[in-house]
This record gives sequence, structure tokens and C-alpha cells, in this order.
Amino acid sequence: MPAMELAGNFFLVGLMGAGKTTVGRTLARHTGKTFYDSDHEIERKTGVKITTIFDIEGESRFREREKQIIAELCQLQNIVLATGGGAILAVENRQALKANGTVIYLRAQIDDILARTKHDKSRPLLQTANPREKLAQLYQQRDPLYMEIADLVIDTSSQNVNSLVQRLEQRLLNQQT
Ligand SMILES: Nc1ncnc2c1ncn2[C@@H]1O[C@H](COP(=O)(O)OP(=O)(O)OP(=O)(O)O)[C@@H](O)[C@H]1O
Ligand SMILES: O=C(O)C1=C[C@@H](O)[C@@H](O)[C@H](O)C1
Ligand SMILES: [Mg+2]
Repeated sequence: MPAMELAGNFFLVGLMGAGKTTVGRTLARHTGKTFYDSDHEIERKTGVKITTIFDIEGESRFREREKQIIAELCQLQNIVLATGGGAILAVENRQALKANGTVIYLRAQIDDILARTKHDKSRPLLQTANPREKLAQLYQQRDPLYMEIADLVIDTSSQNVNSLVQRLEQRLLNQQT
């Protein structure tokens, strides 16, 4: 039995390292929904890691694959979906997410993201000489897009995962009543 009754799909958006995968898994467990992660689905379908797709095919082909997967996942019901950090770049993805569920923007500070991702090589866009500058650029470009489709914005700074999920669930409950 899930601990809470919350209807519909929940789609998590935000920059890499914001906690979409981590928070999404816990939210799905608490609400009895099925958890998906668009990055993991792409890796499952292709049989290779995201970094390999970026290396061999480039970012634009990765974005095509991402679009296909997001369209498929948005047809499902009663799911929690952690999207890739750049999924909101495509207007088709923004429309599909907006139309098929509650969009939750996990809004993280750049310092927090740097701390969380510094030992992890799985994010090709951060494998640069100056990841802080890259993240600042991504934030500037993407924050308006995340905001555009968000039904709910959660500030993730100085929050451990458990208290963050608790706060998020309370807000989702308030929204449904
Ligand atoms: N609120 C938090 N406080 C502390 N650490 C966190 C928090 N949220 C996530 N983390 C940690 O930060 C790292 C990145 O989190 P996660 O992989 O969930 O991010 P993501 O948003 O899914 O990133 P991506 O877009 O690259 O898939 C993980 O090691 C996770 O344990
Ligand atoms: O922010 C991004 O553009 C990305 C985030 C990750 O989730 C992956 O989808 C990939 O590394 C690209
Ligand atoms: Mg993730």
C-alpha cells in the first residue's frame, strides 16, 4: 500500500545534479507510482552510456533520442518521471510534459550542484575545464524554460533528500485539495 494517495503523473525537471533521479525514486515509492528516468531509458534502449552517445553521435542525436523517449513515457499513467537536465530544450518535450502531468522544477544552486557532481564523470556537459561557468550558462539559458512549464517549484538548497521529499509531498497534497 502506498503511503499517500496522489493522482496523476509527476514529472521532475531541473539542472543536472538537482536531484531529479534521487527525489523521483523516493517520491515514486511513497506514492505507489512507477518510477522512470529518461536518461536510464535511453541507456537501456541503446545499450550504452549517455557519455558514449555524446561521444559517438553528438548532442543533437542524443536530443532526438531523448524526444522519442519523452513522447513514449508521457503516454504512460501513474508514473514519476525524472527527465534529463536538457529535456526541456525541445518545445515538443515541454508541451508533452505540461499536457500529461504535474511538472515539478527542482531548483538548485550552482554551488550545491558542483559539490554533488564533482566526482561523477557521467555528465558529458560538465567534463570541461570550468564546470562552474558551464553550469552558470546552463542555468541562465534553462531556468526560464523550467519555470515556463513548472506547476510547482522547489528550492533544493540546504535540504537533505528526505526533508525535501517531505516538503514536496506536502505541497502536492495541498495542490490536490
Ligand atoms: N537534496 C540533496 N541533498 C544532498 N545531495 C543530493 C540532493 N539531491 C541529490 N543529491 C545527490 O546529488 C547527486 C546528483 O543527484 P541526481 O543524480 O538525483 O541528480 P539529477 O537531477 O538526476 O541529475 P541528472 O540530470 O544529471 O540526471 C547524487 O549523488 C545525489 O545523491
Ligand atoms: O543537462 C543536460 O543537458 C543533460 C543532463 C543529463 O540528465 C543527461 O540527459 C545528459 O548528460 C545531458
Ligand atoms: Mg538523473
